Amino acid sequence: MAADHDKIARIKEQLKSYPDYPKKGILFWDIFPILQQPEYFRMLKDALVVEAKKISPPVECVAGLEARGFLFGPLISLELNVPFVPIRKKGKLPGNLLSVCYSKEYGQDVLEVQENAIKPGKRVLLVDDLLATGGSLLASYHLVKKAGAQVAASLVIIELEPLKGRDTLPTDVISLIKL
Ligand SMILES: O=P(O)(O)OC[C@H]1O[C@H](OP(=O)(O)OP(=O)(O)O)[C@H](O)[C@@H]1O
Ligand SMILES: Nc1ncnc2[nH]cnc12
Repeated sequence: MAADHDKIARIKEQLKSYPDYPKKGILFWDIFPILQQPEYFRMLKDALVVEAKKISPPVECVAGLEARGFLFGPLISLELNVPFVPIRKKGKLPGNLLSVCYSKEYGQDVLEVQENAIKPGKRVLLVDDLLATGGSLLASYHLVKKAGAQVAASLVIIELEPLKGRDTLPTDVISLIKL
C-alpha cells in the first residue's frame, strides 16, 4: 500500500503547471512530462489498470474522452480485454451519432459518440486525464445513458478538488492525484 502511495507521489512530482493557460486565471496541469519518461508512463498506466480492475461488477467497456483520455483509455481497455470507444468533440466522428452540449473549466463544447459503439446494458468506465468542473465527464455520462448503457465509474489521473467536479457527477469517481 505504502509503495503505491509512493509511486503516485513520484508521478505527481513529474506534473508541470502553467499559470494563465489557456486563459487568464486558469492554472493548467500538463501530464505530458510523465509520458516523456517511460518509467513514469508505465507506473501511471499500471496504477490506472489496478484501479480499473478493482471495480465490481467488472467493467465491460472503456470510453475515453478526447483528447487526453485517448492516451490511457485504450491501454486500460486492452488490459481489461474489453472494447474501447472514443468520445469525441463535435464534427470528428462519422456515421450516426449521439451528442451532448456541455460547459467545462474554460469554455463550452459538444461531445459525441457513435450510435452503436456502446452496447445497451454494458458497464462503461469513463476515462480522462483530469476532472475540473466535471462538465466533460457529466456530458459523457449522459452519452452513455443515451446509448442505453450504465457508467461503472469515472477514472481520472488528476482531480482539481476545489472545483468540486466530483459533486456534480452521478457516478463513482476514482482519482489518483488530488490537487
Ligand atoms: O472537468 P472539466 O471542467 O470538464 O474539464 C476537464 C476536461 O478539460 C480538459 O480537456 P479539454 O476539453 O481542454 O480538451 P483537450 O483534451 O482536447 O485539450 C481535460 O482533458 C478534461 O477533458
Ligand atoms: N486546469 C486544468 N489543467 C489541465 N487540464 C484542464 N482541463 C480543465 N481544466 C484543466
